[in-house]
Amino acid sequence: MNQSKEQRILNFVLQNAVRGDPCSVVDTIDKYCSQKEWAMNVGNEKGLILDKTVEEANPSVALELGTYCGYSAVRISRLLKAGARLLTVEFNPEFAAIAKQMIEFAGVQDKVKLLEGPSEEIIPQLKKKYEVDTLDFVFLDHWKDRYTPDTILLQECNLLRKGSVLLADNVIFPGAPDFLNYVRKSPHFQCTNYPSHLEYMQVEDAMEKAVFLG
Ligand SMILES: O=C(NCCCCCn1ccc2cnccc21)c1cc(-c2ccc(F)cc2)cc(O)c1O
Ligand SMILES: [Mg+2]
Repeated sequence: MNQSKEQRILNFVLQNAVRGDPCSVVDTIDKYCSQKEWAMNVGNEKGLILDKTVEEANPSVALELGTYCGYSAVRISRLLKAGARLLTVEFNPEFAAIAKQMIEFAGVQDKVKLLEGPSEEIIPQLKKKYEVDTLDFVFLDHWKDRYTPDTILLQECNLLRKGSVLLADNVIFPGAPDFLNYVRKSPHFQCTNYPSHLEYMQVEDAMEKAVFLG
């Protein structure tokens, strides 16, 4: 049974990165996906925007929607303070299995909890089942047509507080036009756009930061 692309990415990391070193895992994935096979990791250019946003937010509790191979989960969790945690949601069981191994190889497993299932099911469970009070930071990188309904769901579930930071990938390509419309028109969000490029390509993309105002 021939391997999936995601399995090839993991194998390349296991053979070329340094176990327990999150930066080497991130750099090794970028090396593979820029030189051998494109994959939908946030990448290094948008990754630097993600880093700065996470550092500024300095979250105690962070949520990621769209784990994929674990690239951004490793990238985010390497910046978390002692005791802080990242909950990351993946819908696809094959991807979740790859991400679990990636996260463990990077040595960040104590900071990361990988939740399998659709965001619309998981978000309403965060308070009771996963003991979340409010979320300090949310990285949206899953189905682009779920960004808006899930942003609304997060509010309905009282998971956002004054100052909660949402950061959305791909608002230009593949695009999340309804999300941009929603947060930019809403009096409850203060928005900032960060022009960039699609990971590993010269295609225009951007990230949008939306800070919840309460
Ligand atoms: O589709 C993208 N990501 C989402 C993948 C599927 C998410 C499924 N999923 C995960 C958790 C979860 C929870 N609930 C429900 C569903 C859930 C994506 C695509 C591109 C891209 C693709 C082709 C191309 F030609 C150019 C660009 C680039 C990106 O950066 C992307 O992020
Ligand atoms: Mg993305």
